Amino acid sequence: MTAEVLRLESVRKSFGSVTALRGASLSLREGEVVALLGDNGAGKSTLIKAVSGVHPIDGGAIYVRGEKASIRSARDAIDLGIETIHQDTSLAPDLSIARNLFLGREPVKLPFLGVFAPIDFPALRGAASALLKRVGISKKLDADAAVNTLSGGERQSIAISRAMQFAAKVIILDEPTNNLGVEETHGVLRFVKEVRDARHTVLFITHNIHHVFQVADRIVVMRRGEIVAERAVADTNLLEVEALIMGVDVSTLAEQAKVH
Ligand SMILES: Nc1ncnc2c1ncn2[C@@H]1O[C@H](COP(=O)(O)OP(=O)(O)OP(=O)(O)O)[C@@H](O)[C@H]1O
Repeated sequence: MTAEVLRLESVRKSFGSVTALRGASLSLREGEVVALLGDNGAGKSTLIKAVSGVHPIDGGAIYVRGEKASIRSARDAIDLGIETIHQDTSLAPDLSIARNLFLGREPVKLPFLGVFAPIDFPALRGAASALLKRVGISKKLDADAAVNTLSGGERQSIAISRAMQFAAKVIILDEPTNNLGVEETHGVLRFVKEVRDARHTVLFITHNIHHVFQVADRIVVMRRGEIVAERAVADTNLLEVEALIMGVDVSTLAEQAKVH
């Protein structure tokens, strides 16, 4: 059994009178890809925002590698090795791929000048090219190209590469294939598998159940602010997953499918 990297225990979060998380519990292990599923309003975004420090939790506990963690900000999460890539990705579109891969952590000349130290561009370019090569996208992309010249899928790959570069143990993806074309979607899904092969843990939200079967090891289903089911992907099927999301019996769903 591989090591547990992240555990949520009875996590609660409310927004005024709306309870978004009412005791959600979840465990992620090293090197697995877990899909977080659920209908609109089930609490998926709130759960990942709790882990990424956007919405600090009201109750329950989060453990990172067995230690109880206090995640009150995005910085806390990153320092604990948890990187979240939101749908709009957090890339700076006018800057180069190289700058984006190292944003805020670029190699500098004269480091004693602190925040005024000039960026060491040859070193930055070299490190960026090495990273693109390591993650297998160097043939397609030039480190000097501006991010606004890239497709949505390529942008996702750059955002994920950045998370890998800084040794994030847990990479959280919020609908990583949303708005992408077929080929780009396959590129991102392939990339997720490579990230797993490098022993990172991936938690991704998706509304596309087909993608789950292509890339995830395990599914976790949320309804009304709770995790209501977990399955190994190898032990389930499309119909069962749909039934779990909707909160109905598989037989009911199968009957409905016959009628329509
Ligand atoms: N910032 C907020 N302020 C108030 N209510 C919120 C806020 N964020 C989420 N909620 C509420 O919390 C509940 C869970 O929302 P959440 O966005 O986590 O669901 P979701 O599963 O991600 O849905 P979707 O798939 O539609 O994105 C919903 O009732 C939502 O309206």
